[in-house]
Amino acid sequence: METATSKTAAATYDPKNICELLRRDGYVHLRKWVDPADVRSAVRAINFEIGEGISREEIELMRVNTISFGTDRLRHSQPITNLLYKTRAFKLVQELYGAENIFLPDYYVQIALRFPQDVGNDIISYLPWHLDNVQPGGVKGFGLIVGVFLNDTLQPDSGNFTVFPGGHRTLEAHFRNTAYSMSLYRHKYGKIIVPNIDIGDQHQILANAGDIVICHHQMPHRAAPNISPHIRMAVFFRIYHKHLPFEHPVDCNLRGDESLVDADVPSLCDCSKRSVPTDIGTMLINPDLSIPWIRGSKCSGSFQFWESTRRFITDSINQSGTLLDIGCANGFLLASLCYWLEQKSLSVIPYGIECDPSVLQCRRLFPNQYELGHFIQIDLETFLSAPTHEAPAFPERFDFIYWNVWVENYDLEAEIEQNILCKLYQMVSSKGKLLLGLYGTKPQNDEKLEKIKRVMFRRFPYVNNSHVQVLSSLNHSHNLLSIDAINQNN
Ligand SMILES: O=C(O)CCC(=O)C(=O)O
Ligand SMILES: [Fe+2]
Repeated sequence: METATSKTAAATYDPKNICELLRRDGYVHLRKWVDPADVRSAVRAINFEIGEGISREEIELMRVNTISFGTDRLRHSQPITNLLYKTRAFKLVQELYGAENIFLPDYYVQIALRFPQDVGNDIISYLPWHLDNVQPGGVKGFGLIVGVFLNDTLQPDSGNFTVFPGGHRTLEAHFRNTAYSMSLYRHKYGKIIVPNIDIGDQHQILANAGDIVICHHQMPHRAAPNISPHIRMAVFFRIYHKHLPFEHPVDCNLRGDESLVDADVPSLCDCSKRSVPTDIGTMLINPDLSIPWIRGSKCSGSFQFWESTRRFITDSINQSGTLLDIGCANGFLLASLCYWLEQKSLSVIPYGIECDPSVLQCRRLFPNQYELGHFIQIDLETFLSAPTHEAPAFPERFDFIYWNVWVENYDLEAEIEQNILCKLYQMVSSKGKLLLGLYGTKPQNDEKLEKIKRVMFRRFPYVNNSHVQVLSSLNHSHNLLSIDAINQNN
């Protein structure tokens, strides 16, 4: 039966308001949203299973690693799952995500028991805050935590679920800085490394049994110590989004413009409409959406800068075919090129290699090709030492190979670096092109251009000036050296 309070709450907390609160505070406290009879059933089911036996190790794991209590049977039993499905929380989440987008893996239910400290031990020692689902390589793609509280925790330090209001925004600002965008991680089986920054004051949720708290996943949180007489009982449901496979190191965000915002940096929930998978066209006309991707592509400029320094690459591509990007990062350059080329009625099949884990994000932009093995995390030297072994899904040759020849890394003085250049050239199919991006200062670019030409002319005597073209970006700050493959393989 609904109480007057819950009716008021229902009226106030429509999805739009919830979104606003999630955006502003990072969490929303929904009072008495669970039917008391359902709370009682859940508590009874949990207490029954406690009575069946609980080992010291299990208690220790719950204390230290916050693992779930209970068997799979209990976690997926009706008394527990009713706490989500029978409440308005589930309808709300469906409205926020779009019902068709919800994905609930087996482990989406966590029964979280926080046991009291021993009598006489009133030491208050707070755990560090954390974010959930930080895995090797990044944050896994889930969007919301729905916490259902089964007993009153009306005093602080009763094992209360604890949030840091607005802390999700502080973290967002921090992770948006490219220098820190990869700074949140967990070592394999190890500790979560979180940034050492001030995320504001804690707020211990003072909950009645039957209250629900919905949290943006980027909300820093923890459990408070428990010096109350009771076991703090809660059930947390983690709601995933279908379009963000859970092994993917990005977050899930819902934006008013109907696009999922990506991010190698988690950002905010800004949802008033339902989300859809990332669409490159939408992103390319919306600087807000593209900036995190541009940052993830190792470019610190604006959206306009990105376009004025990258789009000119398409001037050198005059036919449809395969395109390999060396150092493809999150795939945004490839996606931009594909999109711009499509406007010239050319279609490109993208491939990429990248030495850091940002390559995992290519999955967002190219889900099908990613599954087919077109994107590989590997360094250039290892790749070239055995391409067919390292990248079995790659063709032997590509119509276009694009390589941003970093000024700092490749000065092409050493034989080994010259060999890399030559091997790449030999991987270009006849009538194709090797495209070398030069993104240094003008003198640096000019010097590099000459060096590349010297190496190429010496190693491939049939290559001469007529096969080499130099293009400049719109703002003249960047160059592209395009070298024709001139049937070298015939
Ligand atoms: O039990 C709580 O209040 C918080 C638990 C938690 O943060 C977790 O298990 O990830
Ligand atoms: Fe947590």
